[in-house]
Amino acid sequence: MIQFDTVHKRFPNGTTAVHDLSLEMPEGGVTVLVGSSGCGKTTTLRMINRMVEPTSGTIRVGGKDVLEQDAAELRRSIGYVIQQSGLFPHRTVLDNIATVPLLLGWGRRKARSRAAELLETVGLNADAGKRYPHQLSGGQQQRVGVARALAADPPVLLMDEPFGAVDPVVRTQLQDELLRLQKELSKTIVFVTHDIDEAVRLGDQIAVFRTGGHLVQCAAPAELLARPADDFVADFLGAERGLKLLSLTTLADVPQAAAPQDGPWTLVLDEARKPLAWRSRSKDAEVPLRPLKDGDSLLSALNESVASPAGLVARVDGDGRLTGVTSREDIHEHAGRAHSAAGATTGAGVAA
Ligand SMILES: Nc1ncnc2c1ncn2[C@@H]1O[C@H](COP(=O)(O)OP(=O)(O)OP(=O)(O)O)[C@@H](O)[C@H]1O
Repeated sequence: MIQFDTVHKRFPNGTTAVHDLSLEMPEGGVTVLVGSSGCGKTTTLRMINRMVEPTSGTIRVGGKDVLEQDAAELRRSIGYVIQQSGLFPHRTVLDNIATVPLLLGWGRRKARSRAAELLETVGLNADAGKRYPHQLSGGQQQRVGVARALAADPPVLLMDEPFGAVDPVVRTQLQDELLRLQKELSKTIVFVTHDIDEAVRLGDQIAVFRTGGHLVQCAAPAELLARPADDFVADFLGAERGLKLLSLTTLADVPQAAAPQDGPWTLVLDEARKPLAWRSRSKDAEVPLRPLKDGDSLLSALNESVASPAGLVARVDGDGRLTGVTSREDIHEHAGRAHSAAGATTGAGVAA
């Protein structure tokens, strides 16, 4: 959907922000750009909608060279979300969301009804539409920013640190929301972040840049974590990259056994067979637990198994009812396998 072909950007002051970048961003996928401060991520993003013009090279969106399109028209056809939401302070939330449809000449009624629909899509109630941006929390403002970018249903969404200014809990909620929306909408998303965990969570592919605007590696998260191209990428991913890889693998394939009926620790269940705690044989200790579903990650399972006095994790179905238990050893073994599998993946992951 978006192709960079040897794109170079040198600002008039002599700074090279992007160095001969060749990169493909597939249709319906999320490409995350990461790297240290000043490595050219924002410049790369802004060249897609011509807020910055490349010095040389070609950028195509949907097969068309962006430089051959009218800049204003191009910008209206691409959603753009930035940190601090960038909302107009003197317009209501609903009017903010309706901005692009109005520019496209939709007519006030249709634009506002589309805006109201989008408020709901991003998880806000109708009342929020009547307020002004400063009357919303930071997280709510970011949701409005996303709604505004989606208003004209553009195929491409550019997101520059959209969740950078909110606390970690709200950030996780906004990420969940984006993943849910993306399942429905399948936009081609280019997402800039400093946060490698966010990149691993959201990206179908992650492009790692280093200073001077050099792309070092572009690969799917699992491949990047298992096989960083060089020390720079490895350092950037951090010492826990092995554990991060486990956050990408689910518990579904790890076997379960029947819960122990006797032994030093047994499970306490409620009347609906939902596990509540581990109880010691002498019944003088109960340790709370977090039951896990098949869709939970191996990282959560490893975490829970370390905390479990029985060395077992309780597994439940979609309704939270006990289905069995899994041992710490089985989780370890599958964690090892997840590593070898990701490490063995071959593919054109390395650039430059
Ligand atoms: N208009 C400009 N004129 C001159 N230099 C610029 C301009 N915009 C950006 N730069 C420089 O280009 C380089 C890349 O900037 P860019 O904003 O793309 O980096 P970034 O990776 O997004 O950084 P950050 O993570 O800090 O936002 C930096 O050295 C920056 O100072």
